[in-house]
Amino acid sequence: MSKTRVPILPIGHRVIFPGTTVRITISNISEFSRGKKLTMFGILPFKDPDRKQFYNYGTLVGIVHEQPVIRRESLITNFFNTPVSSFSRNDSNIIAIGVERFKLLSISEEGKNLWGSIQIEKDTNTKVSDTLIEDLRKSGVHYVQRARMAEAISRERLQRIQEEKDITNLGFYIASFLEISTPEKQALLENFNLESRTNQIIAHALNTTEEDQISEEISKKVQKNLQEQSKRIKSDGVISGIPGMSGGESDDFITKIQQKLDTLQMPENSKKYVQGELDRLRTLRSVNPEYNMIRTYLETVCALPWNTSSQDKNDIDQAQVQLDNDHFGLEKIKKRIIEYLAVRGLKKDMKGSILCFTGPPGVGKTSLGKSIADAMGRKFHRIALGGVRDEAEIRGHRRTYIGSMPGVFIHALKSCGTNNPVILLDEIDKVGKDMIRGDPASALLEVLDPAQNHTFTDHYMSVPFDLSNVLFLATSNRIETIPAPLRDRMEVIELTGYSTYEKLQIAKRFLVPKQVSENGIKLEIIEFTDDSLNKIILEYTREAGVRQLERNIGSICRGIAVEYSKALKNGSNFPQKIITNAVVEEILGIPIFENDIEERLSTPGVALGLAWTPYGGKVLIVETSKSQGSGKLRITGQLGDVMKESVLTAISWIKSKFPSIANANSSSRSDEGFDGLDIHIHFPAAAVPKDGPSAGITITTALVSLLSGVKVRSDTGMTGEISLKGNVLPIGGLKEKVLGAHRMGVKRIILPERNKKDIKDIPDYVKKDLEFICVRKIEEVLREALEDKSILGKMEIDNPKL
Ligand SMILES: Nc1ncnc2c1ncn2[C@@H]1O[C@H](COP(=O)(O)OP(=O)(O)OP(=O)(O)O)[C@@H](O)[C@H]1O
Repeated sequence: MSKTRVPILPIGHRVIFPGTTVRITISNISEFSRGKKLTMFGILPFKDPDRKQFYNYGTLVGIVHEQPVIRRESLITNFFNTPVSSFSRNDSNIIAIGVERFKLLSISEEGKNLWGSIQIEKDTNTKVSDTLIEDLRKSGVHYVQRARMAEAISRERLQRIQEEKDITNLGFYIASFLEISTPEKQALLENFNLESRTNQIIAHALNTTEEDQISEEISKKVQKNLQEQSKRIKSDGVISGIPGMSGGESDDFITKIQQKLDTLQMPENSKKYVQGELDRLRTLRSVNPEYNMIRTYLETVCALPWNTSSQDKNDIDQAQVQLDNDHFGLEKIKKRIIEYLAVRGLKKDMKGSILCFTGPPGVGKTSLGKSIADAMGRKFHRIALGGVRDEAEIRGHRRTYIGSMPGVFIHALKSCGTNNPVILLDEIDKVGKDMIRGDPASALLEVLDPAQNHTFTDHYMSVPFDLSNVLFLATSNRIETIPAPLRDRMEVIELTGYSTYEKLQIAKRFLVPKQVSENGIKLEIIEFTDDSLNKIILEYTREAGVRQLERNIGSICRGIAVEYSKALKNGSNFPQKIITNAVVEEILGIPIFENDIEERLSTPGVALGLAWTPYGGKVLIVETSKSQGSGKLRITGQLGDVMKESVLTAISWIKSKFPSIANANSSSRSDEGFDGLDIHIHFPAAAVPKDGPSAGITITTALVSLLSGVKVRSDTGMTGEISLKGNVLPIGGLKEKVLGAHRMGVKRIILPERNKKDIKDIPDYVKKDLEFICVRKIEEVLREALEDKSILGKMEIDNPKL
């Protein structure tokens, strides 16, 4: 690594990362640089400013702009006496960019300044998996969307996060605005393992919550402007190579834009408008703030694919092969996609229907979109709509705003470089609405409406762009929260979660080969047994999709990659590594989840329900307890009103059917609960709000079990609404619920008779493991669920003819 001597500028409470911009005032700059032209210097954060202790690692920065500080007072006193050129130029405002990290070898005081002997340090590894890059990007977006900051800053950060291709730059960029302590930032700077640093940044981005700091926002705004300024300087070529050399403005840009504009095939009216802007630029001097605005605008116009499109493949067999190559199972969904592509191929002007893949995270919604684009031979672009609350993010900002930018669609077209890409509107159900910042959903509606989108006019662009060649797809976790007018535009295709069997197949055929190659090893040196994959699926993940599973497989591959590279280094033989259960535990640590249903259902008063969540089906354990008391009822676990009413209905039904229990202690009567007993009903995972009527029969079963002392069978899950008269009413989301229960090893499912028709939607390999019991009355539920059926007779129950 190269060594050199540079002036050192100590700073407190700030860490400058490579690739990020900093503005600093340096006093007495000529002394600082020992009279030479200053181009680079080192910035070293203080560990302890009082004791003048520094960290051992700092950042080498290059100067991109330097301006003398001219004070107002000196102007006034000097105005009549001295020419401006003789003002003191010793203090300078500097804009600098972090170039590399360095290790401080030694430091010495020279006059009033510090000089250091430094050694440039680089990352020890430079390759990480695509998944990690994607996770970093997502965590950055998550952070920016949740943190409070000025809108323009947030937009710029989101754009940079989406655009930055280099993982090192992306990581440092995100790290630079995280609200974490200086030692934490310094630890990131000093971490030369790219993968571990990236993981740390992700962890900080997902954990930190920003405080509302209005003054901070202002300073951030200033910093943003500086960044833009320095970017501008670099991209103009005014300053090139080693920063610090200044140049003049040139007409080159105007000439180039004029040439480009002459060749652009855009509508005549639009061309006239853009030409007007270019003519206006000619009349402006570069110091005029409008100059930069118009210049950026013209660059954007010229970068758009006005007449560039990719050639569609239109080969249905090829499309089927592509979908099969990329995804296991999902037969119905692939069939629907093929139909869709076939019709599109035949009917060129087919407009209107937009496919929306709905389902839990990690089930392949985004990757289906990518496969469709590949099958059609089109470019693919994903627009993350999660948390978009501002209409301007869709339609762009008018150019009168400082920091204005085009909306996400213009940005997408610019980065694809073709006017017919596949654009995936990710998480369309998370689009927000805001009284002040408008309604992004209605702006989206315009984009998706074939009658309007051929003249889509972004506020920033001011001229229409034809979006009718774009193929729009959408994804969502749930359909209910998609604004109704948008939902009407789309054809919803539901993806439910995967069963353990499907996950195993996906892991074997797709995730293992993908992770093995992403981590630089070969399939010949690693083999996952089915047992070990099942262990990861059951004990390290609890998800409907396969994202966490993929991550865990990736971690194991990385563990083996380390062993493999050590063997390579030592020149020793590396026999194929079989990933057994023991290896899984060695690398992933002790299992995170254990299936404790049997243990939890080993006492009376506990029953197993099935729940639907946007993230897939889950089991829901209902726990009840009783104590001598005055008939009080306590319900905990964040229940909604409907679920609370289910509890009351269950109690009323039990009271009417089992008077002997209801009147156990006639000295104290209770309207809500049972006489003489205090009842507590608890729904674990207490932090998660729950609602809906489908836990009705589970609550009733748990209560009857509690009161009778008879346990509920631990292999039986149930779902169904209960009426006051003991009828079992139908519920929704049966398929997801059954898949969730199957994942947890449930063997018998009690469901409403009127949901019998939905059983056919459940995949065969799940059905073959399960017994379905369809019921009309709650008495049937109790007979099937309780371990000792004879108790029902003893409890004076009506015995309906079943
Ligand atoms: N059926 C499948 N066959 C092969 N791989 C799959 C399948 N389903 C999902 N995957 C893989 O799982 C990973 C996660 O999928 P993807 O990102 O498409 O999920 P998603 O449904 O879009 O999730 P989110 O809602 O969080 O965006 C990808 O690597 C994808 O290729």
